[in-house]
Amino acid sequence: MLKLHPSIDNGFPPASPGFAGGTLKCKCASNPVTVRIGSQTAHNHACGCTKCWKPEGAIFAQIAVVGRDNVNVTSGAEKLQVVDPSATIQRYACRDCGTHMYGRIENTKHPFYGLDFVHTELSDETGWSPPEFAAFVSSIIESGVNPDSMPEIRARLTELGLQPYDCLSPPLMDAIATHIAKQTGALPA
Ligand SMILES: N[C@@H](CCC(=O)N[C@@H](CS)C(=O)NCC(=O)O)C(=O)O
Ligand SMILES: [Zn+2]
Ligand SMILES: [Zn+2]
Repeated sequence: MLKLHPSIDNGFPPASPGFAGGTLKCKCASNPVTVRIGSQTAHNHACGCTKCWKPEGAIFAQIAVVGRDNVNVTSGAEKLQVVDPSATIQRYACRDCGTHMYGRIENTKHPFYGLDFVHTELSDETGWSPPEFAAFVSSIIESGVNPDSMPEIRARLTELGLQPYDCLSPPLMDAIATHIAKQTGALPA
């Protein structure tokens, strides 16, 4: 059976009503980094890009957003380092196990400023918002996936209810374009 991501391959439960967050933990057996997320997440999705952290053996990441005020490092902060300081999303990874604990946008003009990116499978709690679509699907080739496998992979994503896109989903792409048009003056602010 084709393996995409351990939290996706067997299907996924719906979000629990009233779910209000949980604690993400890195893969270190001792002194793990922990990050408390103080609310439900939104826009959870599979991401095939090379920059998003993937669990061992996965060809996709699973990633959601949450307001930055609801993200607090609760232990191991000294082990966190930014993977690529030049990237739009500053991904904070554990220097010992490599797990990305959260990604943050510091550019206040960015359409997604105020939202952090998190991998909710790093939490033991259940009830998180499930993935809704698959983004940057063609990008998995950049990680070494055989291009000939793409029809099968897109078919499997569709079967799981995750519409495959090669960028973000149309509503998110529209939100980005609207934000930019308001900044440039092409649309009224
Ligand atoms: N094809 C590229 C796509 C990278 C990309 O644009 N990733 C998206 C989805 S996470 C993004 O918003 N990146 C911003 C960033 O990494 O800072 C790759 O796979 O590396
Ligand atoms: Zn770690
Ligand atoms: Zn990504």
